[in-house]
Amino acid sequence: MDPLPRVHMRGEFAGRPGRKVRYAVSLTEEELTFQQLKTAGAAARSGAVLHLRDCVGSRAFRGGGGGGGGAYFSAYFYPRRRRWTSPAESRQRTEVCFRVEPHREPHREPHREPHREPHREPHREPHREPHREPHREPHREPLEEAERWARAIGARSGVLYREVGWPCRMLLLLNPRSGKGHALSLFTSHVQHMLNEAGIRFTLIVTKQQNHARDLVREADLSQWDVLVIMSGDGLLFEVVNGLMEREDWEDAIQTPLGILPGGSGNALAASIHRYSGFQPVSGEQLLVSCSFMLCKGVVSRMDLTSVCMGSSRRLFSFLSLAWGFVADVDIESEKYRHMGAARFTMGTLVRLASLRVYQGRLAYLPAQESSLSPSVTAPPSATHTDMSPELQPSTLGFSSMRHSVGNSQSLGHTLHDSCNSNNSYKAERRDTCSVSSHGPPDSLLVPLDQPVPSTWTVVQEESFVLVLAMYQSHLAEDLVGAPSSALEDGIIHLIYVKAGISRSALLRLFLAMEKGTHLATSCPHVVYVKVRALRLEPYSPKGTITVDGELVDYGPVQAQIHSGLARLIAS
Ligand SMILES: Nc1ncnc2c1ncn2[C@@H]1O[C@H](COP(=O)(O)OP(=O)(O)OP(=O)(O)O)[C@@H](O)[C@H]1O
Repeated sequence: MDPLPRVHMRGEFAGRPGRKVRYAVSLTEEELTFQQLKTAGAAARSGAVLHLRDCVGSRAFRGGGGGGGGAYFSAYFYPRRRRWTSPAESRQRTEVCFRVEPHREPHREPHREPHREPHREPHREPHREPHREPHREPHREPLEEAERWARAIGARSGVLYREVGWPCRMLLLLNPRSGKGHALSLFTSHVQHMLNEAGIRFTLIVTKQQNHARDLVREADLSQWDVLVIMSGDGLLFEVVNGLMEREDWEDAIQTPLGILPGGSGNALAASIHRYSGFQPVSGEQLLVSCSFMLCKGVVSRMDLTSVCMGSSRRLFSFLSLAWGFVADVDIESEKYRHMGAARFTMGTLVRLASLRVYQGRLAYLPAQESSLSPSVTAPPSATHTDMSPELQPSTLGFSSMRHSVGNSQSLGHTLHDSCNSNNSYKAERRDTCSVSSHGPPDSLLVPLDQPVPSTWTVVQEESFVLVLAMYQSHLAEDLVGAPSSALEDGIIHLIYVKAGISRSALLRLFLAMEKGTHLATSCPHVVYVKVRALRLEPYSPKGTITVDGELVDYGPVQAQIHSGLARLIAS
């Protein structure tokens, strides 16, 4: 049996102002417990056990004018609870506040174990301390005593800004146009008070236009900030990562811990870090509260970045995904449904399914080492482990010689040549416009795009695809788990491609299964999943859509290599 937790502090306090109820309060290393004291005529006696790991902060303050010289201490908890509206647990705010009265002889009552919240911890024997004479605390002024409690709670609440530095100086960049355009009001209603409760000071900058954040972090004196936080979709973080990597001092700059608060419609990284924290999936405001909570705790982890090199010799850094074909088209074309929030991807998927296309091109990759492959990895049956044949080498590819798909009887009739004719405005206009990044670690696994891939690479035999998707985090969007086995820093590109010939219904089933991340277990013969460290994609068409982290980039040959743990992110 576990030893009984040691009670560090114990006291009797009044509750909120204006209420006569008194509580026995005790603090162990892991829990704050309170139990209403019995009073004449009182029927129910409330109380609870709150886990300090769910606490973001605690503070003490003097009582108001009518307080009779007392002081208060409050503590702010965000335990996970199930709402009647949702089957999943989500973090919900609970504030406890106790009044330390001017000294008087305490009312004595044996400590009784209060009602414990039933759903969180395995059953434990009630905490019964052996009888001992109560330890008499020295007499303190109310404010002094309230501060002592607030400090003790704070010290045990696992706020881990140690690595970052405390007090933490946070720069928060918010894109007011992200998602449905409500990011600022979401920040005010859900995030701001939590940061205050955690004692985190922040400077908020609302971005004015595309590349505002990128220019700002590229030029800024970063020594003023301990953390750079983005409240937006994934696009604004893409700007910030690339702004940092464009600096002369990129090596230090990219060590600045980053934070992500979901304010967009995709929010794939936010959903990924929520998944890595091991909790049931949540979305929308519940995901925002979960990520805000992580931000308050300040646990810094390493995150992979992928360097993406384009034919134009531009190099970008990506933290999420590289997409071509169906997924990239849906991402860009669904911009016109932005008012629908996260549902825009569902809408976009249905529309694109109705006019499904086949995309022609060449795909090659460097498999991750056998030792790091999990048994679930599909060995692509039609991939060859060889150099590209000379006539297919990139330098000899005539990109205007686009090949049209034939496919099987169920296959999809359209080819890529009209795939860039989307009439969406916002995202299509904001094609990435950065300058070439000559900084960053060398891409030791890549050879120039005009040379054949090395002999250790695998060249995929198929040249007709419905989609090619390279992911380095688990989520493609809040509710799409594209790479369920991915981790923040696994040094792996999770490459998924779907070959031409898949039926519309099979593709729809694939996306439906992606909501739970079970799509790779569906054993659809058209779907290939392989873990790689680098890849090259050469579309045959002159026009089309490639997205990096959901952002439109120049179309054409592209190759990418993972750099394990290059960036740092607040996530637990
Ligand atoms: N004030 C602004 N007005 C217009 N565009 C902006 C502004 N601030 C940033 N941006 C642009 O918006 C892009 C960010 O969009 P972001 O991806 O973060 O949101 P989203 O598209 O709603 O979310 P998601 O990518 O998750 O769907 C950035 O790349 C930036 O170029």
